[in-house]
Amino acid sequence: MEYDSANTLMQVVCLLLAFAAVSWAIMVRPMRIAPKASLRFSIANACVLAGMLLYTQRSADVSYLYWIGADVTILLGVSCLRSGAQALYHLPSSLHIDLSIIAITALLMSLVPPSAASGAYHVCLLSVSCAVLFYGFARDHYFGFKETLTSFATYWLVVPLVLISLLFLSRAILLIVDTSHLSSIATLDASPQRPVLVLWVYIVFILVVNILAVGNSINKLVTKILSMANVDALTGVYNRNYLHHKLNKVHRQWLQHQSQYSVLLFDLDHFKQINDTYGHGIGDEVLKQTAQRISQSLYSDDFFFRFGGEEFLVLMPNTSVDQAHSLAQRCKAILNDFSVATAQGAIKVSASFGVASISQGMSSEQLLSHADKAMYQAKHAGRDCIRSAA
Ligand SMILES: Nc1nc2c(ncn2[C@@H]2O[C@H](COP(=O)(O)OP(=O)(O)OP(=O)(O)O)[C@@H](O)[C@H]2O)c(=O)[nH]1
Repeated sequence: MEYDSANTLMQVVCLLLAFAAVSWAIMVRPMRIAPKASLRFSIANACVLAGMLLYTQRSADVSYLYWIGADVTILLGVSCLRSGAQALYHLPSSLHIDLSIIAITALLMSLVPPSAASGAYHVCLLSVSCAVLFYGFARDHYFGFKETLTSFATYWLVVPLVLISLLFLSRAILLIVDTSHLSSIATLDASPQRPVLVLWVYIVFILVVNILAVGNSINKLVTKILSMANVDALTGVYNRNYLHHKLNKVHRQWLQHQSQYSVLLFDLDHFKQINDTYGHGIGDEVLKQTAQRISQSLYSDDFFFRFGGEEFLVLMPNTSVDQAHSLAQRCKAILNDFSVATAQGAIKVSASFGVASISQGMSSEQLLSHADKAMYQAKHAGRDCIRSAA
């Protein structure tokens, strides 16, 4: 009975792994969802599947393939999982470290002829390596999640991976302390004692790891779509769509806490002439480099947007009229010292600046309109100057 249910569970484990490997392959193509990471997750599941199938062939005889071959294949699968997470979150690769861990494990395993008799030694080494690799996998997720999720969500999503790592470590310690546990806890040979509990734990591991990886890929995709919706494709700064979202938020803070905020609107002078003289491509380059230059010099609390064609806006939370005016002077000085390096030589740019600060009874739309009027006053005053809204 025990033997039958263990066999059925083993088939479930293999089916789950095969299903996961195929599903990730579909994510690579035709779906093209995080293709680099998905390919690695697919290979990871396929490797663990191959390792499991080798496991099932174990017997009392010495077999390097069914013991060390199986273990190394599974470890390669886990290192592919890590590599997938690193590709997903653009983290530095740890492949050479992981491969070194696997090579050392294989070397240590090969010191003792692998068979059921020396099973505790081999399973212990496998468990320690899995614990180290899963710890690394958890660490990768911690750094990946930290960028996009709250600390609460980050910790709770990383905890299951740390638990998997601790379970492998506990298994290794248990085997060192008492090798008699081997037959009941650690083996996956084809004997009637193949433990049902271990297979259930493997099923949970496979589900947890794959569900987490699917969640990560979708989260990454959503983050990418959101950032594309909020960022201007040419200059790489926030677009007008995001301005309205951010402006509403800052305005709510003003209403609740009376924390004054300001805006600085500027429009490049005689930009049409640049386009007419050098062509639209160079005009684009001027917009791009100017936006990048200003963006670099802003405080981290400020938000920078492309407001329209050659118009840009800085939203400054917790900023008074005077502080906003000094920022405008700084931006003007930066532009005056700056020239855009293009294929047709250096091009000088200047801009006309309009500053406005929020006051009692004013809506955010009125604030933008005040800044716009101030900017047009600067244009009429001869350009390359700053005007503040009354
Ligand atoms: N290359 C390029 N040009 C753009 C882009 N968006 C708007 N423009 C151009 O920017 C120019 C703006 O011209 P105007 O509104 O007449 O203003 P201006 O020449 O800068 O003159 P003033 O603002 O009065 O100093 C137009 O020629 C637009 O075609 C863009 O994304 N790329």
